Amino acid sequence: MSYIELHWMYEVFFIGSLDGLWRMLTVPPRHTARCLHLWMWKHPVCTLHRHLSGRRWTGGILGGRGRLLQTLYPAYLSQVTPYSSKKERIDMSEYNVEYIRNFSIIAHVDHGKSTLADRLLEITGCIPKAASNKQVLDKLQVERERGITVKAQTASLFYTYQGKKYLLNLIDTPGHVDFSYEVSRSLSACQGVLLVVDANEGIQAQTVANFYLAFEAQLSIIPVINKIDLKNADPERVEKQIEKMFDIPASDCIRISAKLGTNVERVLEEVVTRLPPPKIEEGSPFKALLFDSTFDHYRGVIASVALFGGEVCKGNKIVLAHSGKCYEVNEVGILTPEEVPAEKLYAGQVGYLTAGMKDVQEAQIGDTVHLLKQPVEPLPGFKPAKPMVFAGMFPVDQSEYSNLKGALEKLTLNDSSVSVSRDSSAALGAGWRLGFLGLLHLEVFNQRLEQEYNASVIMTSPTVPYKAVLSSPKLIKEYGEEEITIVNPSEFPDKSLVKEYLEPMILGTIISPDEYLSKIMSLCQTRRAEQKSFLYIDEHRIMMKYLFPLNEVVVDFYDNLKSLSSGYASFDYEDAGYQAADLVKMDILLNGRAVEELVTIAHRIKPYRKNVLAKCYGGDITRKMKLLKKQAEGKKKMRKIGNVEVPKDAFISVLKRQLDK
Ligand SMILES: Nc1nc2c(ncn2[C@@H]2O[C@H](COP(=O)(O)OP(=O)(O)OP(=O)(O)O)[C@@H](O)[C@H]2O)c(=O)[nH]1
Repeated sequence: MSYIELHWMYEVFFIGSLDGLWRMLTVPPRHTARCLHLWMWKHPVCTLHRHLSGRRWTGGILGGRGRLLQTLYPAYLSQVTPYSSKKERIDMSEYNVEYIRNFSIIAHVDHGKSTLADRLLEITGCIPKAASNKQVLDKLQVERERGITVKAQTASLFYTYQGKKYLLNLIDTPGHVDFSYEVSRSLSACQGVLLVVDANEGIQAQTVANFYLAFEAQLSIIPVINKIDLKNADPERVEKQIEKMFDIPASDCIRISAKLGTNVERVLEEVVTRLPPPKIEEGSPFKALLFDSTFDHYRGVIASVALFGGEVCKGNKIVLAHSGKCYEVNEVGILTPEEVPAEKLYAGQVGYLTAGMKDVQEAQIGDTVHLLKQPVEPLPGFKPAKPMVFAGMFPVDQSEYSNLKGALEKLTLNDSSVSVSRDSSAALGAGWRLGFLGLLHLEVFNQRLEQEYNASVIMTSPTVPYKAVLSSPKLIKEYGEEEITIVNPSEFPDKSLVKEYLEPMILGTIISPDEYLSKIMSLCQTRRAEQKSFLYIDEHRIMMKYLFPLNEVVVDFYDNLKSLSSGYASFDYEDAGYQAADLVKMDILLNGRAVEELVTIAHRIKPYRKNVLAKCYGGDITRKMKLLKKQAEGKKKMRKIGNVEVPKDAFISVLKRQLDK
């Protein structure tokens, strides 16, 4: 595929639902949308940006065919106007480094990051006031449905303070533990953070985790206490918690209501006055950190970059330090959050560049970009994304293999944290083994495949990456190393070949009101957890740290913790290496036949107590399958294994353990 630069752009106003439009453009054509769809593919829309009103999209269309499109499909397009025959480029030279602030908003899930980001965009005029109730930075459909941020987005805000024009680059971050990789990625491009804490809920597990990510990155931290409009808001209590836990004086906290806009203007003032400008290398040639990337079908990778030195513009030959590959820059610009092309980007600024990179794997997150023949000392890299949960993925029908392959390729183009390798099984045919950051990440990925690519898949049981230390020199020679990682339970080596098995561990942080203490402790005990610390963060709230086997928390620990604490306990975890464990391979029989796809690794001492699987062992599992079948709404496609029909979600549902209460 070649990557083209468009000289003719059209603004296209689509009428109707955005999802409808998205379907028209991405899934096989249906009834009335068919012609438009085919037209679009033949005369491709180069870029599509959702506008803030929610009903308007901008599409760049090849050549002068926009009006033809309007004549043909008036029902879909209200207006087609030439965008610009020569793209206007913004001049960024007036934003000297001392007037730039690069910052991020970090918080526990639902504490109001995206709402605050929207208010900041409104105040600075990036979006019309109350343009939409929906959050602007949460662009993916799955994000809107689940109310969580999955992919970090960047927005440049222009703000005048005491007569001086400032450029504030805001990087939105996801709050869920699975996506902490995205958080640390975003933070590397920043000098400061707004640490948002809900005035009612107070400090939660991810507030602590995010605080330490920012603290370790030596960023300036401004605590923002949000939702002060709530009836039960208790900002004083939260300020005391912040003082005790993070050693930040209560007087440094800003109390706001992001929803109502109360005191949000002050947040901008504090960003300007309390956060430092970016540190740049004076006199250095172009040197930038590549901190995020998305993929555009026609232009290739759109790389988000933070410039630590020099400048970059169209036509420059650049090199990615990690891969050593060379590219020619096609376009540079800033995100507002729409793309705005710029003449040049300068040291200290944050923006995007396109250079015909063909996939996100080429544009490694954390890589340093420099000019050809002007090498620089590479910036310290990022922690690479480490898959924590693996699962097999197979098409419901083998005839859908190549469609699914295409969909997977497109989706992983935008999500470099998913690892993909080919897999096959006797019952399910050819498929893939995918590695995810966590179970939510897996579910979100699955949902995106269905929603955005209309793909129907079977996921096998999620598993964590175990290790085995091999005993025989012959095997070690065969594998090329003594310690092997097992991401597919059916490849679990027999005990006779192994010196010892190792399982991945995590250090979990739980914050909860103390009334749930005993229930939480007994839940942790059933998960083979070892308590490491215990602390009262105020009169009624406790923070506990436990060492867990990852396998014990990865599937449903969080759900159980939430339900036994009526939603008040929060949880976050970090990698804690590997530990020796007595592991066995457990087969599941479906009508007397072992199903390779349901093989799991279990701890020998207490295999799956209180576990729906234990009860369903052998013939019983068909009962569970029938139950699931009944629950499945509509006519979901079934997969025949032996003589049993299995709903496509059954593999994942069957592994969702429930507490026997
Ligand atoms: N009452 C009140 N509600 C708020 C305020 N700010 C945010 N909310 C609500 O809190 C919920 C979560 O807000 P979000 O902005 O989506 O939270 P978030 O931190 O971005 O969540 P993630 O994207 O999942 O990390 C939404 O229902 C908001 O409307 C506030 O100041 N007051």
